[in-house]
Amino acid sequence: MDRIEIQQLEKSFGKKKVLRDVSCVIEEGHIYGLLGRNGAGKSTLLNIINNRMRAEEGQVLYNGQNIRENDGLLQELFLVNDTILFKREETEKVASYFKHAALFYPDFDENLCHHLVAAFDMDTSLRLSKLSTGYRSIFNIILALCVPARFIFLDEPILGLDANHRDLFYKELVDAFMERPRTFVLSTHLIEEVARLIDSVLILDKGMIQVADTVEAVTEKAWSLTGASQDVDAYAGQLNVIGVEYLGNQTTLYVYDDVSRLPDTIQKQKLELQKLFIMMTNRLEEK
Ligand SMILES: Nc1ncnc2c1ncn2[C@@H]1O[C@H](COP(=O)(O)OP(=O)(O)OP(=O)(O)O)[C@@H](O)[C@H]1O
Repeated sequence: MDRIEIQQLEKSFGKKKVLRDVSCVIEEGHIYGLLGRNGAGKSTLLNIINNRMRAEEGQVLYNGQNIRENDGLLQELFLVNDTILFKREETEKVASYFKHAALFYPDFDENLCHHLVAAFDMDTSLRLSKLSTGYRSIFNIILALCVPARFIFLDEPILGLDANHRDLFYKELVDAFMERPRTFVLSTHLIEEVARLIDSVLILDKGMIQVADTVEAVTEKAWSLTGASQDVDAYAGQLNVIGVEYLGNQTTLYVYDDVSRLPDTIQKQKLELQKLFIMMTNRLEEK
């Protein structure tokens, strides 16, 4: 099974340290959500993985081989973001860009491309520079779904998309994934919507990967515990508490931990991924 191993990446811009000791593994056949607040370093990380930016320390391995030392490996990776195009390509028409992409990538999925152009009602006679923000995102999405790479990275793919187009994107992404399983990594801070798509999650905060696991495993450990304050306090002990709220003499603890053997006096409820993310990134900000 193909995999990308990210090992101890460090990256600074001037005096600002953006990534500090970032390590994680991205495996074939999953849809990942790369979650992080504004400025957390998501784009920086994606650029480094895709060899568009250098890290000061650390390395990215594709099946054990360093991506920087093997240009050929890069054809298995594809990153779409708002700087995907060269200046001269901006004047090209959408239709001709797709035609060139099909020439460049012999296995570019032209049938899917036609289908997506029609489904998103995209005017391919427009020059790329004339696309609206939403259609710019749609253009990126179409490329991402049609290229033959095995690891596809989409940086903020739903930027500017209206609700109907977002829904269509989610459906088409899942269809494309079912048709040809590969790996998608979607970076976003809009978690609620992608939560129903992704099966794995990477949370980047304070320059480090704080959570890397399947959504199932993550939500198994994400709980709110509510009860009388003295009961909750007595139980909290060694738990990994990520947030707390008080209402009268009731306390609600938000925890990321195993909460077996809970006393009857405390009610537990599963946390949505979004709430977990908010609690976790708030907590880390306070530190
Ligand atoms: N080329 C650059 N020069 C200087 N600083 C940069 C550069 N690129 C990114 N940064 C800084 O690095 C930090 C991380 O930026 P990055 O774009 O990677 O975050 P992000 O998680 O993608 O954010 P957002 O969700 O807001 O797009 C920010 O503080 C940003 O200002």
